[in-house]
Amino acid sequence: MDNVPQLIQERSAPPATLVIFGASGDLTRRKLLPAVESLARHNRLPSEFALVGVARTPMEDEQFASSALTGPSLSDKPQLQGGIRYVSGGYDDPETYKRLAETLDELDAQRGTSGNRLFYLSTPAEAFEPVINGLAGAGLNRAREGSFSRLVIEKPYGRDLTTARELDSVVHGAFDEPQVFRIDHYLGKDTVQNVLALRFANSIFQPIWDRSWVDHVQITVAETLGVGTRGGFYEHAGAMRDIVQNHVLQVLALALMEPPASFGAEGLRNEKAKLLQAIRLPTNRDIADLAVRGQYTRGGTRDELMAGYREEVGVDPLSRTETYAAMRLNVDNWRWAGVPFYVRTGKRLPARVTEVALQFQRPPHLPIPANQLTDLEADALILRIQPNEGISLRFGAKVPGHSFRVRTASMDFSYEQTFAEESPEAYERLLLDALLGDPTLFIRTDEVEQCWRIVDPIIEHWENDHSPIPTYEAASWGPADADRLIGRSGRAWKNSI
Ligand SMILES: NC(=O)C1=CN([C@@H]2O[C@H](COP(=O)(O)OP(=O)(O)OC[C@H]3O[C@@H](n4cnc5c(N)ncnc54)[C@H](OP(=O)(O)O)[C@@H]3O)[C@@H](O)[C@H]2O)C=CC1
Ligand SMILES: O=C1O[C@H](COP(=O)(O)O)[C@@H](O)[C@H](O)[C@H]1O
Repeated sequence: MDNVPQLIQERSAPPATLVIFGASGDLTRRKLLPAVESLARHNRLPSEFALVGVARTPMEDEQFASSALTGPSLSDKPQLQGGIRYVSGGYDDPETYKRLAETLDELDAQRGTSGNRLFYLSTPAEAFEPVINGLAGAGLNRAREGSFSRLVIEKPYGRDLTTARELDSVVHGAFDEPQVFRIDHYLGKDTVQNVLALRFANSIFQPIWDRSWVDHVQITVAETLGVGTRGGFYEHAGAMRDIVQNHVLQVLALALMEPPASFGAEGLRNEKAKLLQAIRLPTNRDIADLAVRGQYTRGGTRDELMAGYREEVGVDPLSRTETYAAMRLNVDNWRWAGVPFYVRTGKRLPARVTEVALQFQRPPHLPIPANQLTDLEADALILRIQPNEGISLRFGAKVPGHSFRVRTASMDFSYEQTFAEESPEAYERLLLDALLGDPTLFIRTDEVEQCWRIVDPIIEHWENDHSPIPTYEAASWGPADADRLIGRSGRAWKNSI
């Protein structure tokens, strides 16, 4: 199996200790601990495995082990019994790292974790630098001969291109690039990986996947949730930094890139980086026509009235942070020249839906009278990332009867109905990949930079624009400006509920 890329192999993880910084936080409780629990339940953890949580909040080992939002205490799992520790301390206090190093040595001796360490930074970005420096100060950035020391860093990676580069120089001051795993959990979703399967494991789609056939593409990441308890974080991020810079552009890159020669980490990431480089930047003159933002106000139904963004906990009552962003992008390469790509994301929209929709050109000539085609939409291929994971092909079909009426019909593939196998949670997949040292589904530094290059001018334009921020009612499909953005070319958003 030497030449088979790691991405497509069934693998088992080597002995290791997973160390989570920010272990008292939201992501740890909601995603990381449940992912560890599920890996244990599916026997995907090595028998020699240990878990250490680090944060300032005082906690006992057992309290940490039982802090996952779903499921029983992790220490109920036979593979994890006696292998869970919690170290409390400040992120910039050398004592924290001394105690951490002692705990890790102890676990190596007791559980045979072989000196392999995966450090997961699940803190707000302010703590990344002190943690990296703390690890380096205690020598934990360097593994013993034959072992590994790896760093997983949560998103967003920097606030813009400059700070992403600054963070990279902090990271590279302590860790070499092959030790670094920049996470974007969308890449861990089976349905996002299925974009690769659909495009490159079949021959029927490739010939129509270009400017000759595709009229335009829409990528939607719509959430029904508001900012919940994360208002403080979101105020400094906004939709563009939180979702577009990472999830949306990663999905777009996979959907539009050239076929890689293999699914090896470098082959795949080279193609994504090339695609991102080909995205044209808006100029100051056209930026207002190409990018739209919005903020949700109070809305919903009488039964479920939802607060406006400015009323959420941790949010400035005069906040100008966008909770919705939409853009029209162009990709300047041979395959996509002239095809518009419309992307959008928002919180408090009417449906939770993430999808990529390729809309095809209308036939050059229709030998059917227009009055028989009133219910015929353009052909489309819709990749549903979540929920109702699957793919739909939308096309025109003759309505049974004596006339020749043609209306839109669709062929649907559903993951749930087709496969008996269970999809792993994205974080489960990515934790395992990082333990295995497979960087394929993690973001390389040049991709991060390209993504900031694309969104920075728009964020800067918005920050310098002091006119009132456009609004949309909670549970509506975003600000009116977004309809104008796409409507200018005679097209319309595909709003699925
Ligand atoms: N939550 C989510 O759904 C997602 C989160 N992320 C990213 O994951 C990381 C963690 O997110 P999340 O768990 O929501 O974050 P939290 O705000 O819950 O913070 C995690 C922990 O970090 C510590 N902490 C909080 N603020 C600071 C600070 N200013 N300086 C140092 N430590 C601090 C706290 O622990 P203590 O006080 O005990 O030290 C806290 O429990 C972030 O980088 C976020 O952007 C990415 C995708 C989704
Ligand atoms: O990274 C983030 O993603 C979630 C959405 O993730 P999903 O897997 O539920 O689609 C988003 O709610 C959050 O604001 C953002 O930080």
